[in-house]
Amino acid sequence: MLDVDISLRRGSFQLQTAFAAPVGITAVFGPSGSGKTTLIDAIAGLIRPDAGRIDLRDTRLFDSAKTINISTQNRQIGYVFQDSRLFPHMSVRKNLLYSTKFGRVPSLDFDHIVDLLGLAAFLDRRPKGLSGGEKQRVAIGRALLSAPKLLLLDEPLSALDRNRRDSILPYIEKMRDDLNLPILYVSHDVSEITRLADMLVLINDGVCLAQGRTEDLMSDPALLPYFGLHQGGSVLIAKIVRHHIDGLTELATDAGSLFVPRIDAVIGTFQRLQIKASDIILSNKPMLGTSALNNLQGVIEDIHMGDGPGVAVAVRCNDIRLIARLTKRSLSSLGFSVGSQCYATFKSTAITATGRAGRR
Ligand SMILES: Nc1ncnc2c1ncn2[C@@H]1O[C@H](COP(=O)(O)OP(=O)(O)OP(=O)(O)O)[C@@H](O)[C@H]1O
Repeated sequence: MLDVDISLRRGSFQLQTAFAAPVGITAVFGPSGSGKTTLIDAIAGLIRPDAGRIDLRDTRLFDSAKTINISTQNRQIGYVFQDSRLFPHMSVRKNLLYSTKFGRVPSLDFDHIVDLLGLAAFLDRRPKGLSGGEKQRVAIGRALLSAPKLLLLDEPLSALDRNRRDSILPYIEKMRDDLNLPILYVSHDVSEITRLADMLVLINDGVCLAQGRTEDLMSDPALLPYFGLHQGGSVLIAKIVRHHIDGLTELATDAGSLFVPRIDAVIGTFQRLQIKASDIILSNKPMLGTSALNNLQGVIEDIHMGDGPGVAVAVRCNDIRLIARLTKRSLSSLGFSVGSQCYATFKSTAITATGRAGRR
């Protein structure tokens, strides 16, 4: 567990942030200039906070009150930058084993990491011949083999095109699920965080606006503007029940069955899904005679009025909270308020299967 409560000033920028990150991926999400890199640089010991404390497991890394400030090299933190920063004159194998030069004994087995990140084919090559995605996998492997107690990833995929990004995401998922490590993953890409993050820390203007489980923050109507009116939407976990012969996959959720275009996943496994807020239609009676395959019954739990004509509404369907975006006009004509019964309807194509579900 990482526990941070720090403040610092850089020029006119003020960072004042407190949050905790358990084992698994915690995404640090926020717009450009909100202070994400400044925050993880401070955790890594590259910038000294003006005040506060940083704890990693049972070690205090920084404490302004007790003048504790453990040096970067002694913090046992792996850091992966946007550009991989591999040593060009060394083979991939030597890059991976770099930290052993300083007497660090990897807590993770070399072969395990090579296998986890799919690095076996290019161990004896130099970084120059590798693709951007392969270089980032090596950089992640090097960080993992430095015996870290925490891994910091600063937008590790931002320099990659969409295809390369998609090819590396399964490795990051595997790392999240197989290793017992807190991972801070800086991103401003909603699709990445919905796929990868167990927990979210939402930063805006140097301040932590919210922190918690990805499912909870992504379905909070007040936070929808931060994720983007078109990209925001609830994240949920569902079990693969059946692949039907007409090409649909049936999923089980606590709120009922859902149908999506076929997902290539094994029956009985769990998938993460996202349903965008703008893709859900709410009605006050069951919607009959529509082509949309998914209908869930729920109760309106929260309403957040936007500045324009729109409103974000959270609908509780048993364990699941969906978020829907509608107009204020519809809200009032349907007579919706907190506590109203409603029905959420959406097409099978409105559900995006973003990746396999991690530890729960
Ligand atoms: N050395 C510095 N001196 C003064 N201001 C700085 C310094 N470094 C960063 N800042 C300012 O701190 C703020 C936060 O920067 P930071 O790089 O942490 O944001 P970010 O959220 O990581 O942005 P991005 O997503 O674009 O990488 C910005 O306004 C930036 O201009």
